[in-house]
Amino acid sequence: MPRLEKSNGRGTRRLKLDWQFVQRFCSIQRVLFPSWNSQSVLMFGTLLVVTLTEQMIIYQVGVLPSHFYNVLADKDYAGFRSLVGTAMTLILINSTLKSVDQYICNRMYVCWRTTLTESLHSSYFQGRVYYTLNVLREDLDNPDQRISQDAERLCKQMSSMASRLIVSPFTLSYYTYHCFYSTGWIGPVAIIGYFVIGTVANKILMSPIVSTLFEQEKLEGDFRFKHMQIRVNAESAAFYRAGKVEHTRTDRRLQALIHVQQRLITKELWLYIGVNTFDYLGGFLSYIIIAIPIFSGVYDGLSPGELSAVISKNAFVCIYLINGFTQIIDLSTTLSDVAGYTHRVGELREVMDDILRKQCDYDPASGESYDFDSDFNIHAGPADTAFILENLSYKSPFSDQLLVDDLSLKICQGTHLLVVGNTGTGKTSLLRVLNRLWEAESGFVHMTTCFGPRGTLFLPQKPYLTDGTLREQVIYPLKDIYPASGSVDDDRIIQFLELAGVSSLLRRTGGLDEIVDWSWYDVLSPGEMQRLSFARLFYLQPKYAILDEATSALTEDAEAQLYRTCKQLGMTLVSLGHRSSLVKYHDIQLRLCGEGRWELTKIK
Ligand SMILES: Nc1ncnc2c1ncn2[C@@H]1O[C@H](COP(=O)(O)OP(=O)(O)OP(=O)(O)O)[C@@H](O)[C@H]1O
Repeated sequence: MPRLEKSNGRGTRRLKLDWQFVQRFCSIQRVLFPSWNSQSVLMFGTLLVVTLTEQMIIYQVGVLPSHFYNVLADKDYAGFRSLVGTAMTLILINSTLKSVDQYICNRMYVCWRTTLTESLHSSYFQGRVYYTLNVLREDLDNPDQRISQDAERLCKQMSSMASRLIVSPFTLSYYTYHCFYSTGWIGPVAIIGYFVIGTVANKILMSPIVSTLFEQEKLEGDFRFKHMQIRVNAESAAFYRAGKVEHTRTDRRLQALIHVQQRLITKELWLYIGVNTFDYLGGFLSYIIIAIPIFSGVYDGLSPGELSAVISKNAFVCIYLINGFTQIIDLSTTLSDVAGYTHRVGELREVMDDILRKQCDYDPASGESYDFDSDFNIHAGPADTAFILENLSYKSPFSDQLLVDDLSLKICQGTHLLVVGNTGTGKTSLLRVLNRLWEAESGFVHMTTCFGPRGTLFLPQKPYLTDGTLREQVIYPLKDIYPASGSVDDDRIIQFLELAGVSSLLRRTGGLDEIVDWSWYDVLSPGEMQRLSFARLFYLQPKYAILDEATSALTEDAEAQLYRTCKQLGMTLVSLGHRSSLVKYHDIQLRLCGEGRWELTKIK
């Protein structure tokens, strides 16, 4: 079964629209806009041009009523006809530009999502970050949800804000100038003052929303995780007839999520009240501003027709300027979402960077990292040795009790080692330390071969089956897929499937490269999974094979045949297991006795 890691119920910190948000936001922007000639920058530039042109057309459309007042007051029929023609053309251009603006925003969203998710993936799959993050780090909930959902929502919300934000400095300056020209200093000062009050009020209302949204996304992740757990373990749960208990537990997670969602909605109510009040007050404010020059006698010399045209034009300028500011205030709800998602994605990036820094699993100079078939961090040593353990002590994470104390051992070619011991004495943990998944408490592990066909291959206790064709199962974790047919590799794969006793899979899948629409975990028995893992081992033919209870679901006869084949293929074996039948395939035995004690004996 694929390992389903625990979802942690950690408390939510107070996350706000603060300096930390600004830092995280800027660091994400550096990912989205990596260089001046990147796709995002080009799209952003195009969006700016489109929205500016749109604004120019909107201005022309906005002053049309004032022209209409003029021609209607003068009963100018020819002027009226030409004005109708101009209006139709402007409206057509405007709607086309609006659609193009939306189109670019959508394209930008897809581009940002790709860039951000790929950047998160490259950290997540760097070295063993995905393991540490999911198994050993307690301080970060649901990394899967942050990568697949939160990053997507962040990009969606940012793209929905983009076109309004990008153009606002231009429209606001332009209409402020016009407003000043029409109404004197009183207009712009009143509108800017009104905007400052609106922003401060909304900032106060937004802060509690950010931390609640963060919490809601965490609970969304927990809820989805529960469903995933049932999906992956449906058969085991069904054997227990565990429908009722799973129902209660899943409902409990839903209730926790709904509770926070309701809190979020209540907090948003206050923000909506604030936003709507400022919207309506804005509409009202424009008439006050227009009234000032009228009542102070600035337009006393104008005829009623001219005065209507002036009022119409001034009203448009003031309303548009106020509208520009209220649109920014309207973005408060989107901005609070952006802040919540920024904190979730930003925190994930920081934790991954921290893991990478501490583990030093990557050499930026050579590009080498902790990976399959990589020579990264391999110590020089005798050619016939895979591991040298010197005074090694280790314990499990979150525990003070040593599992093994002061162990010195060499794993050499041709000397097959069996590791035995009671449950929980640290057999698999020894492999975790050898594989560098866990740090040693003290002492050293020198690895003198790499992971992969040229060195060591681990078969974990729970067989790992990837998604994909039968060929991809066998060659895993090699990346390259050989040509679909006529490959010389086919015969080798078929031969190894036969040797592992799973040639029947060829018939079931219909061929090595047939795409299967089932989950391998659902259709293979545990024994078949173990046999398929051996087919993989035979195919990769490493010098050293480390087998963690790799034959526990098989008969002793099958075990004998698989061990014989491994030895015929020249592999040195390190086995972990409880079965006494394993002893005869090994030369030395390491017994872990618990509380740090161990014994190393020769097998006669
Ligand atoms: N990710 C983890 N976090 C904390 N403790 C862990 C973790 N993985 C294992 N442990 C603990 O470390 C101890 C040793 O585990 P290990 O898997 O090495 O046992 P084992 O000897 O292989 O047992 P078995 O024979 O059942 O496979 C156990 O007490 C286990 O609960």
